[in-house]
Amino acid sequence: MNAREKYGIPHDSVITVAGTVGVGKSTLTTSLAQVLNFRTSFEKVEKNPYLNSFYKDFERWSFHLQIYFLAERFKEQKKIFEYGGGFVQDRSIYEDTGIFARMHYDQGTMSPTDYETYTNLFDAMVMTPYFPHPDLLIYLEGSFDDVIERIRERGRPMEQETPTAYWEEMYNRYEDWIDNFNACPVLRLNIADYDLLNDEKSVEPILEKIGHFIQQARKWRSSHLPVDGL
Ligand SMILES: Nc1ncnc2c1ncn2[C@@H]1O[C@H](COP(=O)(O)OP(=O)(O)O)[C@@H](O)[C@H]1O
Ligand SMILES: Nc1ncnc2c1ncn2[C@H]1C[C@H](O)[C@@H](COP(=O)(O)O)O1
Repeated sequence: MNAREKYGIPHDSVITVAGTVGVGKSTLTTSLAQVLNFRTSFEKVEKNPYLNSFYKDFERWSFHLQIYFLAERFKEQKKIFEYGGGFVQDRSIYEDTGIFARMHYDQGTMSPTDYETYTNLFDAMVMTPYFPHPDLLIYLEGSFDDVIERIRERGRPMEQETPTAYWEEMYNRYEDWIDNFNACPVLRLNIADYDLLNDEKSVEPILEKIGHFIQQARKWRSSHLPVDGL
């Protein structure tokens, strides 16, 4: 029996991993996809044509970058749908609007008109009954010091040159955002409770939780679906 079957995780599940920059989303995405034999959907940071410029001048590039991310994530969503699930996704589409766009608008680095245009587009594309939401959003949390240490260790120059206050603001926003998030079921994981880099086996308790959450959520959904003809 493979790990997916062992933990009762349906073959068509869509799992998205959320959390602040550097917390460990890509690392978890890679491990989960490997043990579940799922496909991955990654943010392609190196190929992003706006990200470097954005970090140098938020005001000039924030709208362009958000439109770019929205298009990229929507294309990924379409791909996931076309394959019929079986994916682990690095970062959810909900964080683009709920964290990034909102933060830049609030801080004055995205104009009110740009923000309104962006959120109108986002709502029309995403917050509709036609948009398939993931089975589960895994939210990664940890101490701010650990997150900063991981950003430092990873060493992307554009992130190193960004003031710590930016990451602190984002970190605090994530905590509020997740408390109010309800687009799909949420599993919270503390990064202090597992170590995928040094202990392969620490993925097992995570798989067990994922199986449990997805089964519960699917049971709930099937008992609340409208019955044909009523
Ligand atoms: N358990 C861990 N202990 C220490 N460092 C870790 C651990 N998991 C991931 N990292 C490191 O933290 C950095 C950020 O992780 P990453 O998965 O790229 O985060 P994200 O995708 O959330 O930005 C990477 O350098 C990664 O190797
Ligand atoms: N929607 C976004 N707006 C601004 N910046 C974003 C957005 N989504 C991702 N980013 C940035 C943050 C990081 O520098 C890279 C990749 O994120 P990571 O959390 O390391 O996967 O892109």
